[in-house]
Amino acid sequence: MTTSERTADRDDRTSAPRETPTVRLEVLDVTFAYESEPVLDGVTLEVGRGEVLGIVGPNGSGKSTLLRCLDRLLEPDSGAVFVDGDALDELRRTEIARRVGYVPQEERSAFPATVFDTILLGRKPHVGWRPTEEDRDVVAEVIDRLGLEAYTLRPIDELSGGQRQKVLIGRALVQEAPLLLFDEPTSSLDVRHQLEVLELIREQTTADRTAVITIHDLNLAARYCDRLAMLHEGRIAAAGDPDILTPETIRNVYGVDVTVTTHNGRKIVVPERALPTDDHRPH
Ligand SMILES: Nc1ncnc2c1ncn2[C@@H]1O[C@H](COP(=O)(O)OP(=O)(O)OP(=O)(O)O)[C@@H](O)[C@H]1O
Repeated sequence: MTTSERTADRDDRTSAPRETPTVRLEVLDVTFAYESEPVLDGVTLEVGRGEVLGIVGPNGSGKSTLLRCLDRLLEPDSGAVFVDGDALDELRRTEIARRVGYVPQEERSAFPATVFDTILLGRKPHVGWRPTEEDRDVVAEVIDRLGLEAYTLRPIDELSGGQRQKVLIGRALVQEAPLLLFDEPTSSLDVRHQLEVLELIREQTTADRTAVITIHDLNLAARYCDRLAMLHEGRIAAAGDPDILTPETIRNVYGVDVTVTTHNGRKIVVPERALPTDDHRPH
């Protein structure tokens, strides 16, 4: 089906009684440029309820930019993003905040709040003029789950990079949005905390929650994501289950020779050598 046929099909569907969609997130032919620099070029993908989608791809391929388009922090130049069948550009900011939680890689504030208050901010879409006991309990539970109890009342600028990253993850979790977007959630974490955070993301991705993460480690991506989308120069080079991680695809996209094996039913990608730039002719 072409894009225009799909859009027409969607228009037909909007007039019919709404069923609970199994597709949580649909990205349709999204294009984006920073001023004159084109970054995303016709990105189309779908993520179901209860799925974790991993967006992989080389530095600068557009992963973070795509994620920001999914939370409407950036407005695509063309194309559309639908969450549970509703176009994001037709939703108010408060409604988007109820549906989509976004975890940036890093965030600096001129007036750093404590860990508790920063995470409590994630309850904003649910809170009236003042947080309730229940809001505070939800926050305390997430702090516990992230192992941050000892830092509850510390200003976040006194934490390590990895601890701050966990706080931002906590803030998105208490938001209880059905779609969670994580921009490199493991980038500042040691191997133990990488596994803990990815386990937590998996655990939080229940039948009624969907997660999209950007991630560089292909082995962790294969292990924790149901599906992968590989970006290359702003286009989807491959998408599907972790079987898309083939030596050929990785060579074309990253310019690296790898061996791909399986261990306990899991894909293992072993980098062998970076190809000289002249040998690497991306498609
Ligand atoms: N605010 C910005 N203004 C102008 N150009 C930007 C901006 N942010 C990113 N870019 C450019 O857009 C391109 C894609 O960047 P993006 O951060 O989306 O890539 P990425 O795949 O997430 O990279 P990385 O893996 O290094 O985090 C890059 O060429 C980058 O220089």
